[in-house]
Amino acid sequence: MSPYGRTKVFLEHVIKDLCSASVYKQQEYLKEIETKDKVQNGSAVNGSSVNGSSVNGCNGCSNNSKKNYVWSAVLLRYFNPAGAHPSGIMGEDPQGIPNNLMPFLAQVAVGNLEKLSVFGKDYPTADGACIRDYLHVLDLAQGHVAALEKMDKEQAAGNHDCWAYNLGTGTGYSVFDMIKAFNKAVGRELPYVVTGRRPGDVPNLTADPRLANKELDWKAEKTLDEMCADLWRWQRNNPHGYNTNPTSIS
Ligand SMILES: O=c1ccn([C@@H]2O[C@H](COP(=O)(O)OP(=O)(O)O[C@H]3O[C@H](CO)[C@@H](O)[C@H](O)[C@H]3O)[C@@H](O)[C@H]2O)c(=O)[nH]1
Repeated sequence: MSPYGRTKVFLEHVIKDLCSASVYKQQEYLKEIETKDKVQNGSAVNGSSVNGSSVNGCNGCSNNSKKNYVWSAVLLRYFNPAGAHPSGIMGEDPQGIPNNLMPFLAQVAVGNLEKLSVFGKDYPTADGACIRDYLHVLDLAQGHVAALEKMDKEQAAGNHDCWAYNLGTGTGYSVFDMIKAFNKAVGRELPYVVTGRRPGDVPNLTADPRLANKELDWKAEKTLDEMCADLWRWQRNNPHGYNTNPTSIS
């Protein structure tokens, strides 16, 4: 189901159940934006693709709901969630070959995959690789708590609206930066090969998170090193994700 379809079903259920507030993610449909600058809160989503027009539909849907009901919504634009719980017992468990950079690197590190393919080294960036804004999953979780707290506060004051926030660190790292940082966590150099560009990738997607910093009183706190160390702890302890035999956990 498309993002629009999922939002519509979700809103219908929420309205039916007489709930009046929601927080949900806009994850990475910002990928539809071609930009050299940081992605602003007000940045328009390009509606020319299926994802873009679907997200525009979601926004309209939330805004319309707000007009017709006593309704508030917070739309969270995630940038690139990465890392794992610092305990090493909770993390991402992709089914099949991962599409995303960090889970792929983690699979290479435990020997489940042979090497990383770096998708393109001819982008207009310092080292030629794409730049993304990687955000620790715990910071992302805190962003949700902050959004819920904001809604509680606004609802208590009688304010109903639809707010959107970028959840990112505001700092971009290239694919090579990420390989280097993860190598450091693992303690050795992971193999990679440079291949062609992946269709749909844009050179740089880095958040401008200032509105979330201000209005949600939220800021990403975790460092790149913590993100990589936590991801590696999870993957090393659980080379086969949640199917790992517990006796093998050190
Ligand atoms: O095996 C990989 C995976 C990713 N990358 C690069 O790493 C960066 C980050 O990639 P990823 O973790 O996939 O994040 P996004 O580029 O932000 O990808 C989003 O956008 C993609 C296509 O638009 C979707 O396929 C993904 O699921 C979605 O997370 C990008 O420059 C990719 O080209 C590689 O070089 N090799």
